Amino acid sequence: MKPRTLFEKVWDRHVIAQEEGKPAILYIDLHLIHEVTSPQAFEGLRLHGRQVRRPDLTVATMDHNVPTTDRSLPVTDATSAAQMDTLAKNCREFGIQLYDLDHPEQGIVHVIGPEQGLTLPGKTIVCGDSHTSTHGAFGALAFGIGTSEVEHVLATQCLQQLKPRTMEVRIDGKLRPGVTAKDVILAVIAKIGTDGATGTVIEYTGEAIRSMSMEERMTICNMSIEAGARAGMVAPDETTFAYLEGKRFAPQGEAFEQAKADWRELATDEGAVFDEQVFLDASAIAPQVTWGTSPGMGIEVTGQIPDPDDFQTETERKSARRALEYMGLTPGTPITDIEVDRVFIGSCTNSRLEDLRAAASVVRNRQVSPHVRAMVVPGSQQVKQSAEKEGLHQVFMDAGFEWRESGCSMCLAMNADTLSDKERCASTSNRNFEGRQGRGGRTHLVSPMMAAAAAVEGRFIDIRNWNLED
Ligand SMILES: CC(C)[C@H](C(=O)O)[C@@H](O)C(=O)O
Ligand code: SF4
Repeated sequence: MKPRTLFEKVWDRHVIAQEEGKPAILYIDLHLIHEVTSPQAFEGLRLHGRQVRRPDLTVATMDHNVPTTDRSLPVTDATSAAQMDTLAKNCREFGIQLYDLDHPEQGIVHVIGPEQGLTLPGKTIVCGDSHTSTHGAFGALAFGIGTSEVEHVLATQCLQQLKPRTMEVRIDGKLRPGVTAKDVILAVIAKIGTDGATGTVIEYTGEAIRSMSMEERMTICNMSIEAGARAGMVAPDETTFAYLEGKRFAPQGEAFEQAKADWRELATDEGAVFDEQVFLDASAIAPQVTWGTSPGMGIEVTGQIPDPDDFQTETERKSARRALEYMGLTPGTPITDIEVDRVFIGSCTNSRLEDLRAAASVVRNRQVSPHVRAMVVPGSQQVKQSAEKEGLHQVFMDAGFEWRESGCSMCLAMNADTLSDKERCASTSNRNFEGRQGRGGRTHLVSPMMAAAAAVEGRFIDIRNWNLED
C-alpha cells in the first residue's frame, strides 16, 4: 500500500461515500456544540421535524457567553442569558449531555473535550467553532464547521467535505528556556502568514513537537486556523496515551491497550509525501509579541515596531499602517517600551493547568504593576479546581490578579469581560483582530509567561531575562 500521512489515514477511515470530483461524505465521531453557533441549527431540525441522529455522540457546553464572576448571581446580560437558556432547552429537548453553568466540569469546549477523554486519536471531531483544530493535538481530525453544517451533523452524523491538501510543519531542535509552544505557533504564523496554510491540514512534526506535553501540543494545534489551515494534527505517541489513560470517556483497561495498538498505526508512514512543507529551528525561536491586528503580525520581543514602508507589497504596507494606527503604535518603538493596561491569561489557547503553572512561576512573590488590571480565567472548572489544589489561585491573588470562573471571557467580547476603548492588553488568547476584546481594545498576543511578566512590569519584557529564583 502507498505510504500515507496521519491525516490520510484518519480521512480514509471515515469516508462513507466518495464520487469523483465531489466532496466526500465523512462520518463524524464526536460533535461538540456551544451556545453561539447551535441555536439556528436546532431551529432547523425543529422546522423539518428531525431528531438528533446520535445524541450519544453529541456533547454541549456553555462557554462564550458565561459570566466569569460569582455564578450564584443571576446573569445580567439579557442576550447572554437568552443564548444559554436556549442551549439548555435544546439539549433537554433533544437528549444531549450539557455542561451548563453550574456543572462541575463546565469549561471552554476545546478544554473540556480533551480533559474528559472525549477527544481521542483517530476520531473525526467537529464543532461550530474555528478553534476545534485544538483537538488535533491527539491525532484526531478536528475542524470547525458553520451553523448549517452543525444542523447537518446533528441530523445525519455525517458531513460533506472536500479533501484538504496536506502540509508538514516540522520544528526540529530544542526550545530555549522561556520559549513556549505559544511562541512556536506565533513564529510559524509570522513566517507563513495568516493564509500560508489555506486549504491544508497541517501535521506538526519534529523533535520540538515530540518533546512537548499534550497541553503544549494543544496550544500549537489551536492556532492552526490562524494560519488558514482547516486543521492541525500531531501523531499520537506515548505522551498522548499517558495523558488519556484513565480519563473518563477514554477506553478503560484491556480496551485501552487495544486502542493504543490501533492508535500507533496512525503515525505518518515512512516515505509518505506532504503537498507542502515548512521547517523551523526551535532553538532559533524567541518569545513573540504581536504588534498588529492579525495573528501573523508577530515579532520577537527583542524587536521594534516595524515600519510599514518596509513591507514588500502595497497591500501589506496599507494593512500595516492601518494596524499601527488602530494599535496606537509608532514604527521603531522597541517592543519592551510598550506599556500595557490589562493582562488576560485564559482562552482555549492557554488556560490549562500547565499554562497557569507557568504564569504563576513568574508572578510568585511579586506584585502586579499598579497601573495594570490583570486576570486569570481557567479554561474549565476542572482546571480551576486543580490549580486551587496547588495553591496557584493564592499566588495570583496575592500578586493582585483577579481569579475567575471558567469560560471564553476576554478572549472575545461576548460576555461581561471586555477591554475599553484604547485599552492595551497582553493576552494569551489567539486573535488580535480590531475590537476582538472590546470596541477599540488593543490586543497583543503572547505566551502565559510573557503575559505574567508584563503584568508585573507594566510593559513587555523579555522573559529570558527574568530571574525565576527571586
Ligand atoms: C463564536 C465562535 C463562532 C468563534 C469561532 O468560530 O472561533 C469564536 O469561538 C472565536 O474564537 O472567534
Ligand atoms: S476561548 Fe476564544 S478562541 Fe477559544 S472558543 Fe472561546 S472565544 Fe473562541
